[in-house]
Amino acid sequence: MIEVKNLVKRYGSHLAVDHLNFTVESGQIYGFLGPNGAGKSTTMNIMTGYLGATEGEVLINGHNILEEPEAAKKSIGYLPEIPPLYLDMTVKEYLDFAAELKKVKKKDRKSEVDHVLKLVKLEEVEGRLIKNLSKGYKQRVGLAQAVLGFPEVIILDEPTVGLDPKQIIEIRELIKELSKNHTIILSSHILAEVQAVCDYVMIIAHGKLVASDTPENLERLLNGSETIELTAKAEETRVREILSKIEEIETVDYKEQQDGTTDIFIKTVDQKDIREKLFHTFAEEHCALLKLNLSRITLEDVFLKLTQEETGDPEQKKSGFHTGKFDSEPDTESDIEIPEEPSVSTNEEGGEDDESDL
Ligand SMILES: Nc1ncnc2c1ncn2[C@@H]1O[C@H](COP(=O)(O)OP(=O)(O)OP(=O)(O)O)[C@@H](O)[C@H]1O
Repeated sequence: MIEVKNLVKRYGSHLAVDHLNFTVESGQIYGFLGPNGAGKSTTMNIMTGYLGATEGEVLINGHNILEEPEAAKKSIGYLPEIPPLYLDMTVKEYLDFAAELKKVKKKDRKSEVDHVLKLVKLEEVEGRLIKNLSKGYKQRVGLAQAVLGFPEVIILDEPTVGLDPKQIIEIRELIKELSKNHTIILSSHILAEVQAVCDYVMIIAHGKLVASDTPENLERLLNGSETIELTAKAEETRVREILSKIEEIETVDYKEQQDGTTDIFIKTVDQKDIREKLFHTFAEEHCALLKLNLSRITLEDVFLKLTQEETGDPEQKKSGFHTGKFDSEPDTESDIEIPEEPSVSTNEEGGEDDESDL
């Protein structure tokens, strides 16, 4: 359905997209995940024909987005990071106008706009000026514009950025609803968002695709992803003696603590769960275990590992990562929020204006 082939984008000497290749098949929600400055918006802007590529091509249902833009764009609806809204229009006026620009047939326009207003739950504000709407509702208007014409694919650049937790949940629900009839590609720098919404994740860092798979498979990506973590009330030499009795251990790391305890990290042959055996062995040796648990690598770990490697871009170094709770995310344990930088124009110097191309 969408083929991205060997895509390269240079801004002067800066390589923003570095030989990207991927294919999008119909009927799934794809998540484009990466830190600020990774190249997500640039890639999306190229895929939707907003921006030209330095090298490579994008085919939408076999149509090259630059050579046959009209045929290619028929299959895509796009919500850019900053929705191209006309603030002095009412919601309905704007959607009528967007339908016209998208060449929806005159006789179908009214019914289509009404349908989209209902789908995106905007009916009660259809007569309001866009400038008087909350950010969440403005985002819905942007989404409605992307859905107009009922394209096969809807591309959403950071659709929940800047929304409050309730609005985030509503937009996510809307995206899931839309995915029943459309293929969705969304970008996000928030891992939990991608995990909550997407069937397939593409992790992008420094303009390169560093991994792509289902969220579950990505978690299994790194070999030996399960570790048994123990804390024993004994010094390292004593712990080594005890563990020498257990054959299933493949590797073990020790961290002796000042209070006389030792933290132990065990990987076993074939990921065997030997917690029970460890418990009995330490008990027989009269050595108390203060902790014993199985630790699985999370998608968060995979994301951090993949995106922090090979950092060459000062902008990405500057933006940094931090894990922990994202303020506006109410219900997730493993969010990664990378602070936003001042917004960067994704247009080339002298390139098209956002609003000229709904
Ligand atoms: N018009 C431009 N001129 C020069 N450099 C640009 C331009 N647009 C983007 N860049 C640079 O290209 C890189 C990729 O930017 P891009 O906006 O695609 O990243 P992103 O992953 O979408 O990040 P964000 O989430 O911050 O939008 C960044 O280093 C950015 O500063």
